[in-house]
Amino acid sequence: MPPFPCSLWELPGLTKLSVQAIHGFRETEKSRWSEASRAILQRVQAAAFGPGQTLLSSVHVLDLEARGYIKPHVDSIKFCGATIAGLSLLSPSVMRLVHTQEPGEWLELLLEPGSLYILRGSARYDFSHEILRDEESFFGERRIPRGRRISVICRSLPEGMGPGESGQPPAAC
Ligand SMILES: O=C(O)CCC(=O)C(=O)O
Ligand SMILES: [Fe+2]
Repeated sequence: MPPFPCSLWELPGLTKLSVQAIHGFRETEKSRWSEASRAILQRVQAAAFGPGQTLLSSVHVLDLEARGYIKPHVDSIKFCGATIAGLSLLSPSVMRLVHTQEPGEWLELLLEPGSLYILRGSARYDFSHEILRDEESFFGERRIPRGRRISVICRSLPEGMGPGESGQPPAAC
């Protein structure tokens, strides 16, 4: 499947863009968490981000229905820095990464509930990422039936943007 050359949030209006790239979902940006959730987020952040990296002030929570899916895209560098870390909950799913210049170069990740993926370096910038729809949800030969999936996504600030400028990021990055 050729990569869909969509770059999220390149156009004004997050909702329109999300509608283009993500199907069957609702989402929110969350900055206040319970103590138990904060402890989990701290583990995610310690695993995924370096000490010099500043995170977006709020965390993106995406609730994808069983029939929902995410088309291939590269998160816009305007709104998202060098690292994207996503915790997957509820249903397993398959994330496919495809090189934007060499579509023959691709890999798939099985995102089990409770797993964390980290996109940085080439995976962040040179590969699109997508979440396969139920009909296409295979990991190798293995069928991965899709149910409702919730992801909790932490992102670093775009390069050159100070923390003071992170107060109004788009609802997602
Ligand atoms: O749900 C995920 O893990 C990925 C979401 C995503 O790619 C995005 O919001 O840009
Ligand atoms: Fe993304």
